[in-house]
Amino acid sequence: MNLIEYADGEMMMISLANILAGELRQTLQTQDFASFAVPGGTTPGPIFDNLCSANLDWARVHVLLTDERWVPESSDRSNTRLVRQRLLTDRAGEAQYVPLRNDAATPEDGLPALREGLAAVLPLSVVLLGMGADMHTASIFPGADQLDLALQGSDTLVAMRAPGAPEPRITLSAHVLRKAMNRHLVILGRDKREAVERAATLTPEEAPVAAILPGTTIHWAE
Ligand SMILES: O=C(O)[C@H](O)[C@@H](O)[C@H](O)[C@H](O)COP(=O)(O)O
Repeated sequence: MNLIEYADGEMMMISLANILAGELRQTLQTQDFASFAVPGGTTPGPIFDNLCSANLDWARVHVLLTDERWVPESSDRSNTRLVRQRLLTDRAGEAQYVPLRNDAATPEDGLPALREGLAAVLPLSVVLLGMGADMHTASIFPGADQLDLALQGSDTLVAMRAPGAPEPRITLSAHVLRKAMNRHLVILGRDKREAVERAATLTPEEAPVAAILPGTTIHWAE
């Protein structure tokens, strides 16, 4: 396992923001555009706060989520809301946002149009992922209705309903995540460290994060 251990959470958030900005800059040296996928949830906010002022050509960066909860942007469960408030501000306000949610009533209905927008920015240049203590990553949850499709299918986006997720979700598939040029997983706390170590010994069906661990740099602080 490729794991970087940091002295504390604050150091990790600053260092990781620098690493991500460096990878985006490097991508922009050889490509017209870079695509950058980020998680929602409670962990990444401070990374976004550090990253949004990074000196890079944000106008050539496509920002998207690794997964979205099917709730309106006015909900405090909305990952889009988090990204708009904490990442797409300051210099990063120039970036182009690729939504994983639209006005369709369900993620299943919304999928076809969203897949088209996503196709234009693949393969992903840089991906940052989060992980839950139940070893889900993005919204690829253990026990989810479309787990096989998300882990083994060639679809890029999958609609998901899972016992561990309070609302329907939409998620990038393992297929898309594995094709990313640079991939990072950020986790905070003892529980998640133990969970990721355990995941490395399990199958992706038991521990979905296991599907993307090879080639991923894990960033951890207590
Ligand atoms: O929308 C989401 O919930 C996420 O993208 C999800 O995969 C998240 O990264 C993990 O659940 C960790 O969440 P926390 O950072 O809140 O622990």
